[in-house]
Amino acid sequence: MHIVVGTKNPAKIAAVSAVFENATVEGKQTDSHVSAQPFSDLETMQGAINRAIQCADAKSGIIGIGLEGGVMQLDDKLYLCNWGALAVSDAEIYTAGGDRIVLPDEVAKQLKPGVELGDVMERLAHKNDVRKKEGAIGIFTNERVSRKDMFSHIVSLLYGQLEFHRKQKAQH
Ligand SMILES: O=P(O)(O)OP(=O)(O)OP(=O)(O)OC[C@H]1O[C@@H](n2cnc3c(O)ncnc32)[C@H](O)[C@@H]1O
Ligand SMILES: [Mg+2]
Repeated sequence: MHIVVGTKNPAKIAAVSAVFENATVEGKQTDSHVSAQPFSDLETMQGAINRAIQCADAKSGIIGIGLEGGVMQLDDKLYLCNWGALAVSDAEIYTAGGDRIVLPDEVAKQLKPGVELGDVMERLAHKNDVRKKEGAIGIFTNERVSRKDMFSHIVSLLYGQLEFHRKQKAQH
């Protein structure tokens, strides 16, 4: 199996390698075609789909995966949200949503168009490259759940759906 992940972010690539253990996994720069900091479930999911399709498009037989982080409003709070998409072609796409946790008000109020959560997190945690390591989710969960763990779960949800679909097809 040949998997292409639409990113150069090592946390996302490691999340895919952890699930597709015996596959070739490579990271490729893609354009999410949504804002750098998506602000809804829909926009975050669309970013993941756009990345996955660009990866699958490259060559037939390739499985494309897109993983996208964003934030979404629920009631009067802002939550982290995460989405993934797996594309076999632009006609066969699986999607899955991941963990959500509430963002502290002091972080939420700094997020406006043009400001990325990753940058706010670096200032707050006095650390570099938070987005490539534990992520915001790692910091706010005392590192019980890292960004890689969280995206791995999404990748399992995606792969499982593909397997289910292939089994169904083989039976008919
Ligand atoms: O190179 P790419 O693949 O774009 O990697 P990225 O780290 O920018 O990842 P996203 O575009 O998917 O993330 C959107 C924003 O959310 C930030 N972010 C950081 N940690 C996050 C987390 O745990 N969950 C969701 N978003 C997070 C991230 O830094 C970006 O500002
Ligand atoms: Mg990004």
